[in-house]
Amino acid sequence: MIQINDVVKSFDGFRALDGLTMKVEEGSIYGLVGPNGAGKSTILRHIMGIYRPDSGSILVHGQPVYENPAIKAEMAAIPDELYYFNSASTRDMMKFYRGLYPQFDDKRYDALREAFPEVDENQPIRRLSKGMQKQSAFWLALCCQPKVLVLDEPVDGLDPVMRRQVWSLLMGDVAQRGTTVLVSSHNLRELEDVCDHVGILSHGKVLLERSLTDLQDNIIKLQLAFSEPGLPPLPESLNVLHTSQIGRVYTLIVRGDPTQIKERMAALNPILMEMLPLNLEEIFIYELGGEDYAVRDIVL
Ligand SMILES: Nc1ncnc2c1ncn2[C@@H]1O[C@H](COP(=O)(O)OP(=O)(O)OP(=O)(O)O)[C@@H](O)[C@H]1O
Repeated sequence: MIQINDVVKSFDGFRALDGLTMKVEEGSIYGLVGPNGAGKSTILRHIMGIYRPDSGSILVHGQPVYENPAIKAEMAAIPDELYYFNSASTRDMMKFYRGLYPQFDDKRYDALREAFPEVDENQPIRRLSKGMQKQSAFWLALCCQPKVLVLDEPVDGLDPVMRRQVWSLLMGDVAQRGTTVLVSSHNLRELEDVCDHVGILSHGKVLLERSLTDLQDNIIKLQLAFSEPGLPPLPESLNVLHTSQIGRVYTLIVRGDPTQIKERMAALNPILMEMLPLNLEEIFIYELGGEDYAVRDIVL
């Protein structure tokens, strides 16, 4: 588990992290989403033990991560700027990581060659294309068999086929080994299908942290039409987040238990009542609705 409490980090007087608190449960895939400059890479670098916070704590499996080699040996990362020795090939880096990670799996390295057929393991990594470099990084990280995997914008630069491939390998690890995955992205859509928890980061703070099941079970979109024009008075107990109208048809986003909401709306005798699925993007827009920060930046 990763537990981050009230972390503050300033660079030259600028607060990049401003009291950031979040919790990543063991064996979950946690998506950290936020606009450019929100602080995603900065918090991930703290979690990897590269930065020391000005204040607050960062605990991985209950222990502070900074200058803690035992905890770091259980963690692997794919940072936004990939790390490899100047002229090292994927194979050279494999030997390096094998020395660093006691649980490094040689058999897996051989098996994953098939998953990344385009990567020439003997080529210096710096001569590979950006996408190939990412593939090489995934190949190596998966062989380290970490308990915690930290990924900063991991699929940036990968083509759609390779994105699917990489997510499927990651989800396999989560299912089989209980790996905890923390992944950042500025694109909510990218994470929608893979994460079970999502945190929204803005201006160095986590604004909202939810499990996807909680989110999806607690908010619904209904399309309604009534025999009389207009919308009848709605029960006050309904927590309506948004209403829109096209002709006689109203679309309502309502927070609460879906079954109860439908029962209450049905009591108003609509001539049409249909429940529509909400995607993650919509849920976050309505959850964050009252706030005026760059919600669009977060979800577009
Ligand atoms: N080493 C540093 N020195 C000075 N300022 C920094 C440093 N690292 C980050 N910052 C500042 O902290 C803020 C957060 O940066 P960070 O890279 O964490 O954002 P991000 O959410 O990862 O953004 P992006 O999506 O653009 O990668 C930015 O305003 C950035 O300029």
